[in-house]
Amino acid sequence: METFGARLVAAMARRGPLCVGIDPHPALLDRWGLPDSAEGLARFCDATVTALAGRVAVVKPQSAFFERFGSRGVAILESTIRQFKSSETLVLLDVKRGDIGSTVAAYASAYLDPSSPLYVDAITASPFLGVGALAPMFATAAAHGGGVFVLALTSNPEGRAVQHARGADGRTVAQAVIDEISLLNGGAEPLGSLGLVVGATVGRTGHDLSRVNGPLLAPGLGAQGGRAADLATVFGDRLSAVLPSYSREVLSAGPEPVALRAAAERALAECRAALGGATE
Ligand SMILES: O=C(O)c1cc(=O)[nH]c(=O)n1[C@@H]1O[C@H](COP(=O)(O)O)[C@@H](O)[C@H]1O
Repeated sequence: METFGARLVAAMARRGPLCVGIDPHPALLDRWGLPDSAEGLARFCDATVTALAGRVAVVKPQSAFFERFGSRGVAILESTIRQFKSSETLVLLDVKRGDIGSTVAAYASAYLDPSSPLYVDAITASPFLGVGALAPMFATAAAHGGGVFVLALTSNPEGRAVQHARGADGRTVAQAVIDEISLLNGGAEPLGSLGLVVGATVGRTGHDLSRVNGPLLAPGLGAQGGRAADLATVFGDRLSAVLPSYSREVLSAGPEPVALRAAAERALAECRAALGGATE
């Protein structure tokens, strides 16, 4: 069984280093001339599938924008996931889960077990109940070739107060998360399956990412003010592992699939230039 790390490296080599976030904000539905309803959501997702399936390496649906429509929204999420997966675009579901270990195991079976209707390639996770509490999620991911992206240095300004706080050993909370994930990815080839989330907006923070040996998801590009050119400042010599992620910047080009695709291609070209071909 191929690991998520290996599948991601292959997808990025084939389609380029880009993740497009599927965030159907009410404002975007309106801008696309769609109703703020499950029907509008379904049409929004159809357009993104037509534009992006089989064309980008990774898509990242944001679960909350689907859950707001209850079971109908979740059914649309399931169908959207299936369509992207069958086009060999990897699906990273943004759910930011984290809980006590026994409950984390249930979240893991909801998203990372192939028998689940919401089965995806990878999910986002929050480490603030302790990285160790995520162990059942890491185990399920490993058992089925899935991945987990753990929040480390988030793109929002409020994250700093928690993530830059220092523990008794002098390390920041973020560095402790980075170090624990680095240990778990040790020795994996070509890349570990446990990723970290480091916002493109965080600037030069002095955190050491050199031993992560896993993918580095970089949200915050576009709408939050991050630019592809900032990636070098944030990631230094780890650029080859960076997966840049844009949601509103690309989605606001819709609803025409051709225009959406062109926006994704523009974002990819900027990322390739900024990453210096590091992932090719
Ligand atoms: O885990 C994430 O994806 C994430 C982490 C983070 O630090 N910052 C962040 O913006 N995100 C997500 O990335 C997306 C960013 O959307 P845009 O600002 O529209 O590109 C949203 O779905 C956020 O929830």
